[in-house]
Amino acid sequence: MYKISKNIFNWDNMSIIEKINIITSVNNKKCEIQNKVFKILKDVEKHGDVALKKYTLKFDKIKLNDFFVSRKRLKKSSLLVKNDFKKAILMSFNNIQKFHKLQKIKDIDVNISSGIRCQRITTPIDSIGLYIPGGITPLISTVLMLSIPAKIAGCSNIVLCSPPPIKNEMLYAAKICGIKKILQLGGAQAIAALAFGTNTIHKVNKIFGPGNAFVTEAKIQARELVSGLSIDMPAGPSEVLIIADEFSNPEFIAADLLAQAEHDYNSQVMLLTSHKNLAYDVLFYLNKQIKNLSRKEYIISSWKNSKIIVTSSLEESFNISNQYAPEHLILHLQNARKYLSQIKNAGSIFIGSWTPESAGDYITGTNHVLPTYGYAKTYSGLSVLDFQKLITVQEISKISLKDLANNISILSKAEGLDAHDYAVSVRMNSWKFK
Ligand SMILES: NC(=O)c1ccc[n+]([C@@H]2O[C@H](COP(=O)([O-])OP(=O)(O)OC[C@H]3O[C@@H](n4cnc5c(N)ncnc54)[C@H](O)[C@@H]3O)[C@@H](O)[C@H]2O)c1
Ligand SMILES: N[C@H](CO)Cc1c[nH]c[nH+]1
Ligand SMILES: [Zn+2]
Repeated sequence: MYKISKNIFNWDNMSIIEKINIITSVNNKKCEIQNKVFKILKDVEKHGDVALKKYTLKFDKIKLNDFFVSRKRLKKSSLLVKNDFKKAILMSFNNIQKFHKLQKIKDIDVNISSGIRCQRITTPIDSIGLYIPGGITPLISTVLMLSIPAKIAGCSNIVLCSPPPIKNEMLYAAKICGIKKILQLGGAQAIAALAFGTNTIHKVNKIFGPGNAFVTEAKIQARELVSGLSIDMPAGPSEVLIIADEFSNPEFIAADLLAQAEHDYNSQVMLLTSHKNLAYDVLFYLNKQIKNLSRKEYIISSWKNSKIIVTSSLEESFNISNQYAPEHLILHLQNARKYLSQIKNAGSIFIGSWTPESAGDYITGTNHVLPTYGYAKTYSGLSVLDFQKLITVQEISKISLKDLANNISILSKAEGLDAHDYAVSVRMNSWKFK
């Protein structure tokens, strides 16, 4: 019997520590995960392909001969997936592409003053790794979320990886995105392979993609261990926070909470409402709906990290939400759009009762790779810009350097950097005597 326990709390009655634990996403298992991941990273750095095979056998129960999916298998995937799946993927592809193409930013080219030209040009990041989660279930849609912006940005050297066995549907999604290199690797060992490289796998410059607590920790540690390596963001176990009023539908709210709770043992779902009756109605529907769902263990485990919080006002709900900075924020509010300006921190916002979070996961066009663990305070969801670098350019004419020379000299002397001063004066002197 799977029962959703009564995790209903009154914000005013919670202790300061309880409040801090909520808004700072405290994770009690962090140290254990950190140590485990560090060992895996170091083992792959030292033993390369041998370690990758060992961990794949250990965690995915698969004895790998080749790390890469063959071209033949990738090509064949088109024949092995259903037509309705192809149609659904196509709609998702088109919507994501439409939204992401608009994210391309314009270069800048300006004459700051006569003879002084400044530019900002955009260049794709070369050599990237895309991680697609696949431990609990293969997240086929994540292939589109990562590959489409990468292609729009112009990245050329792309390797995608996911835990084996990789389903035909995932290969098909990769194929329609134009991805050719696919690695059958998952978990921290996959991140290690992308970060350090091995005899058969090239190291990359930036690693993208969501994953469970092990994958996310591996990305964070790899960034520290390998100089020049970047990651997109910490995008760990799924989260949702819902703010609801007395006009909202408790059945819809329960369904939205369960949709994120089913992702992982470590997912976290929260409901904030100033209406106590609504909290109990939602609890009723949670228990009703879980009976018909297949991933009950994940939901029950996630529910231990989750809460329904009764606040004293809508304003207080927004205040808590902004401090918590959820990956997904759903506003089950009447005239929900009018509250948009109150939101300071969230990965992605879902407005009104007819915008289920699952729609954003698959098909609205926005990206579902989003910061978790409170990182929505400083990180944005994935966009085309994450796959590019912005490089500035400047060019000064001979005559215009003269206009700048004196001020450069004053500023460099103020910093005690006479070589900087000389790099200008040497030019001025050569110019004077010609
Ligand atoms: N934040 C986001 O944008 C976002 C988007 C999509 C999915 N997600 C999250 O991605 C995650 C997917 O998780 P998943 O597990 O299905 O797939 P995953 O691919 O992230 O992880 C699976 C791998 O984890 C490793 N692993 C599992 N247990 C381990 C252990 N005890 N020790 C060491 N390694 C271990 C294994 O190597 C396994 O192959 C979920 O948490 C989901 O919520 C987040
Ligand atoms: N909700 C997930 C992000 O937290 C993304 C996803 C993919 N498939 C289903 N859902
Ligand atoms: Zn989801």
